[in-house]
Amino acid sequence: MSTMIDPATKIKELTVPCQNDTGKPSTFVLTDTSLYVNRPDDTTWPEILVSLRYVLWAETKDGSLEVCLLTQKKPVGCLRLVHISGRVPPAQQQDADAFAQAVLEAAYQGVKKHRHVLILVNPIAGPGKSRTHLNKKILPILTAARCTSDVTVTAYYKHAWEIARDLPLSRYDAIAAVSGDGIIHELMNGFAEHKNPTKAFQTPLVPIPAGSANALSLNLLGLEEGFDISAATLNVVKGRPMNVDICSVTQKDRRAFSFMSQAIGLMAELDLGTEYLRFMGDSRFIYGYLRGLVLHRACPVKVSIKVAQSDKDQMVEDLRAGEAAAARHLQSASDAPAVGINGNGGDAVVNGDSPTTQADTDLPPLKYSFGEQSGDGWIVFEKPVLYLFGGKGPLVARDLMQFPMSLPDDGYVDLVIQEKLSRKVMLQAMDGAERGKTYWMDTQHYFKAEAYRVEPLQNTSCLSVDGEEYPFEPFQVECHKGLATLLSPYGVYNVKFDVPKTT
Ligand SMILES: Nc1ncnc2c1ncn2[C@@H]1O[C@H](COP(=O)(O)OP(=O)(O)OP(=O)(O)O)[C@@H](O)[C@H]1O
Repeated sequence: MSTMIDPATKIKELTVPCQNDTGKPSTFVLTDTSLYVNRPDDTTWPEILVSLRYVLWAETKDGSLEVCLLTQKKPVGCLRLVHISGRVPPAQQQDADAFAQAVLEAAYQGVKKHRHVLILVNPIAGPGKSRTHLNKKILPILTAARCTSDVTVTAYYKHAWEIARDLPLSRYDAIAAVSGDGIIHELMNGFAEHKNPTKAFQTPLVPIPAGSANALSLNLLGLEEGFDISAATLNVVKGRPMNVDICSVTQKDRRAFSFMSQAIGLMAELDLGTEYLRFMGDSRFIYGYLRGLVLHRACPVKVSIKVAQSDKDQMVEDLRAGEAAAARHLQSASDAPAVGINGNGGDAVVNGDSPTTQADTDLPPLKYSFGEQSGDGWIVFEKPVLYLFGGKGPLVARDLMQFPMSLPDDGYVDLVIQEKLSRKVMLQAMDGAERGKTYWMDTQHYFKAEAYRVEPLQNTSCLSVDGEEYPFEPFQVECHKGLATLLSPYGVYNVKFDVPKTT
């Protein structure tokens, strides 16, 4: 056996002779966490060792053993789909059947097989490669994993919104969006208008990163895999439902939902002001930041905040505790059999368009009606700011970990208020921003908030909600604990904050 495997972890092994008599035999080893394949005669993939998470399928059919998996050619690089198949001699048929069965069960521990997925493809997202990704990577992986899908190419602005609003709830195990974060924003807001909004929000959403920032994908999969179409498709196949908070954003009598961010000042301008540079991918945000540095504008606002926590050291402690709790939860979920809430072997299917109850039809009521906020637990911040940024999920782009303390369902929106800085400090702040280094800056005020209200004092900026433009006028944000559902491989954001405090 290969030195790559610890013999103590071995569960099953299968060695089958090569089809031509001169070749060497192939060896397959299942361990408690991985699959090892050794096929010395294969010139492209002679030796593969992958975690069971990357195994898409294993079966014997018509006298052949077939294994499909994702792996990398180099330690750092995109995942690639590999089909392995070979004939099994009749005398070994039973062993091969048992081996394939054991691999399949281990690979889908606690996860339902054969998911049925709705794929929405935004043809104009980011650099415009969504259709290519669909045909070259996404559909082949779903087919290899024996998943089925319906595909809709979005044809106009808010098409995804309408699809979510009218979605038959029993039809799909998940909705995958081959897009940027804009389509996820539309889906969430469509769910809010569904006749069963609370149930609609239980439909798991999965981003497949074809936009510019792809922040949600980065947060779910991490910096290494967050831009990898294959890794995101694997999340469609095997991710586990993870509840996430979303926020109501109210302006006068309009109520919208935000799953990711609300920004005014520099951070809104660098996003909305560079839409015409979509072809640049996420480099447009760096350009936008540098342009903001040259303009050097403040954004005068009054901010009222219902603060849950503002002590930075305490927030780091709470983050660690939250991550540990999520890891324990994930472990118990993978030990459990894949029985869904219907008891039908579906891990994610919601209960369909069954008769609704009062709780299903109602969105969570707003605790704070639109207007001046003061009193118990509310504080006021009234200084010119460079930007204000509220949100869920640590990374807002590959180069900026704006909310390092964010947890998926702690019930709080993280709110950052950045005081105006000199141009020199603005430039210095870029160093380490992707690791969340700005968190420790004294001029960066960080709150865990139940709610907040912003009143612009001059009409000089813009408001971005999940990267979409909203009217630049007073708005209120209120967080709803665990209302929406995403698929996640880890049960927590896969982004680590490891910047020590500097005194
Ligand atoms: N066929 C279409 N024609 C015009 N607009 C569309 C079409 N399909 C979707 N859209 C709109 O495209 C907008 C941008 O979507 P998306 O977020 O997927 O891409 P992006 O903005 O390039 O990525 P990111 O949000 O990561 O920056 C959405 O507002 C959506 O309504």
